Amino acid sequence: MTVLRWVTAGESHGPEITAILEGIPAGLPLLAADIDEDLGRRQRGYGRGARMKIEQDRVRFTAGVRGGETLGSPIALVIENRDHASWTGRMGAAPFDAPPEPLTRPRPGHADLAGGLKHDRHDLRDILERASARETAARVAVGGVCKKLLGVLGVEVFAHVVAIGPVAAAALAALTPEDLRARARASDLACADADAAEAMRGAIRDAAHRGDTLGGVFEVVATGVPPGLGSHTQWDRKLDGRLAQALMSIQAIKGVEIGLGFEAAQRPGSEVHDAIGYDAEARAFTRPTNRAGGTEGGISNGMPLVCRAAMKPIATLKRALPSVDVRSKEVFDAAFERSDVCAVPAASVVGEAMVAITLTSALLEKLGGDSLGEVRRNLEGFRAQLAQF
Ligand SMILES: Cc1cc2nc3c(=O)[nH]c(=O)nc-3n(C[C@H](O)[C@H](O)[C@H](O)COP(=O)(O)O)c2cc1C
Ligand SMILES: C=C(O[C@@H]1CC(C(=O)O)=C[C@@H](OP(=O)(O)O)[C@H]1O)C(=O)O
Repeated sequence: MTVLRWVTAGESHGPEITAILEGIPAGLPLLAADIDEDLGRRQRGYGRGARMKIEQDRVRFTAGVRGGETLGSPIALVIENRDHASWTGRMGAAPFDAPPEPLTRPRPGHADLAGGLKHDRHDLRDILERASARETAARVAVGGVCKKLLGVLGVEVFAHVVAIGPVAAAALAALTPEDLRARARASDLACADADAAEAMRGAIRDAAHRGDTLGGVFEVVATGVPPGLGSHTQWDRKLDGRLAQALMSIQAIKGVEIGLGFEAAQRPGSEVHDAIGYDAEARAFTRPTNRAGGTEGGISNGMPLVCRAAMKPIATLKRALPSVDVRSKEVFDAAFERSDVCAVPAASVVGEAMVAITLTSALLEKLGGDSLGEVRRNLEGFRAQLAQF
């Protein structure tokens, strides 16, 4: 069984963000440009703050890629933090060349206080730097490699915004893969329908004027997913559980749904489950509806995978909430750090990456293979088996 493993490292204002990805087969064509498009998408979106004007995220492969192809060895991906140039005094390896100003007033909704208590750090910057969603640049880079492999195998993953605060986009169930592709490529809330997008921008503008922030919901759809990924046999191998963990692990995500999600709890069974049919010509089982969102019993069922994630409003508020200084224990307003007002479009690109990584992991477990040719042959063999079922 091929095992996909990956980790990220790096502080938000340190010199670089790094990821190491192991388990990608040899022979996959891979260029930095394949990844950079998604890195750019993650940086855009109405509501992002000043930091995104400083950064110009580009990936550099420092291992595992040669002559535009993967080697089958661990792939190391590095993204520079341009903002580090203004932070060297505060972020250099100890001893600092300038004494750092400690951050001692934890911001509610961030890891500041919980992380300070856990690691016994009174300068909460020691926590904030790693908790920051700057880390999601590395996830998108890893996801970009996975999307490249999935693409070669006929699987496409798209994300789009479906709600900002109370403003929701129109029903999306009927979208074609072409619509989804166009929406996912759109850099901004154009990924929602035009009227909704304008209302969403207005809601973000209003929140910014009030010194407030907004969250929202995005949806990730994967097409071309073969049946049989994940497993019903063990709790930690269930595809729906793995997708939920992957999406929930994104900074500020507080809810995940697959298919009808929470709505399923309100409907009778006859309006939730998807009837089974058979197309003799295509030699494939069919489903007239996809309320399950592409998984049953923890296994992909061949229908498009549909996941949604709810993002809480950005925690750093201009009109800060009360907090307590961790040194003096006096009550103050929480510290304000330069911040986004709304980052749901950016988070949707991260969601796309996390779903792509999860699907790649499950696909390689199912198929095995140390070279792209071997993975392809194994997929063709499995598809032939399905046609004979
Ligand atoms: C793409 C993206 C950008 C974010 N930008 C900010 C930001 O500028 N300011 C902020 O306070 N939180 C931001 N967040 C959210 C925080 O990182 C997150 O709320 C915090 O790490 C606490 O994690 P938790 O909400 O999952 O508990 C962002 C999240 C994402 C996914
Ligand atoms: C740097 C990114 O997002 C950051 C995520 C973030 C947070 O608290 O999560 C806070 C902000 O950082 P800064 O204080 O440097 O402006 C965002 O800009 C990024 O997405 O690349």
